[in-house]
Amino acid sequence: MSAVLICHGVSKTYGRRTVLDGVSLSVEAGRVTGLLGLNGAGKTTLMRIATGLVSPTSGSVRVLGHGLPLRPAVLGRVGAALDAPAFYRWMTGRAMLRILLDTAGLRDDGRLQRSLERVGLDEAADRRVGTYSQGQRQRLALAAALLKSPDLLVLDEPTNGLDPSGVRLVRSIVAQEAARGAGVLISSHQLDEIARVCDSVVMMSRGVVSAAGTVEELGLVEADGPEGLEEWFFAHQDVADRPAGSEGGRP
Ligand SMILES: Nc1ncnc2c1ncn2[C@@H]1O[C@H](COP(=O)(O)OP(=O)(O)OP(=O)(O)O)[C@@H](O)[C@H]1O
Repeated sequence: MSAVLICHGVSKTYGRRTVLDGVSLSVEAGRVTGLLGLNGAGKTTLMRIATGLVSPTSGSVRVLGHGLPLRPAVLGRVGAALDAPAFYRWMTGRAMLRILLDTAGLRDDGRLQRSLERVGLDEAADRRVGTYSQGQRQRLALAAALLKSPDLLVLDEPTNGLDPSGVRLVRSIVAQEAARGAGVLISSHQLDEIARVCDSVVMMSRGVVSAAGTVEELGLVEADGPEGLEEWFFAHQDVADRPAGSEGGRP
């Protein structure tokens, strides 16, 4: 197995505030790694660092074997849909993707239409993005991330705002991308989705990794139903983040 992303001892401070403190993780080609944690745990910050959008304060990051800052050739192999994707509201979805394709220096060999179809946006593609629902914007962000057939795919809460068919779609796209050989890093608050789609999980708590391993090693496969998953989640959180009365222990 080869790692498409390796973070080692990554820290990030904003002013006096440490939001990541020595985070290490790796994402292997052909595997799906889930990033879990409460609001503010540092998941998005780590994903921004892993995609070259934000510099770490310290630590090392290797993306597809390359260090930061990521050169355009490396960025061309990274697909990302991070939180609150920004699109020009007056442009159509199709025009928006065309610009992203041109900027990445890629030829449209049919991949634009394929990406639209994969996310179920082909009918809405020629409407202005400003008329899209939240779920349609989320689907457009996913199409943009898939456009480059990336070797590293980073998805920050991709099921936010999606209806059940969209949630199912994301699950199957993630599985298809991993089967194609891409390494996928995905964050979500939907524990059942993570349990179903991920090979391994990194749990973050207040900027540090509180647990990491395969879904089998972490006992996620045995956690059953919403209550079982919730219990599992809090058992792997930092002690201070556990709700009162929780008896879960650190693995
Ligand atoms: N540009 C910034 N300046 C200052 N603080 C920031 C900045 N970006 C993020 N933070 C802080 O870093 C911490 C981690 O935020 P981050 O968005 O990475 O968390 P998260 O785990 O993705 O949360 P959520 O589940 O709510 O999306 C938060 O306390 C946030 O306020």
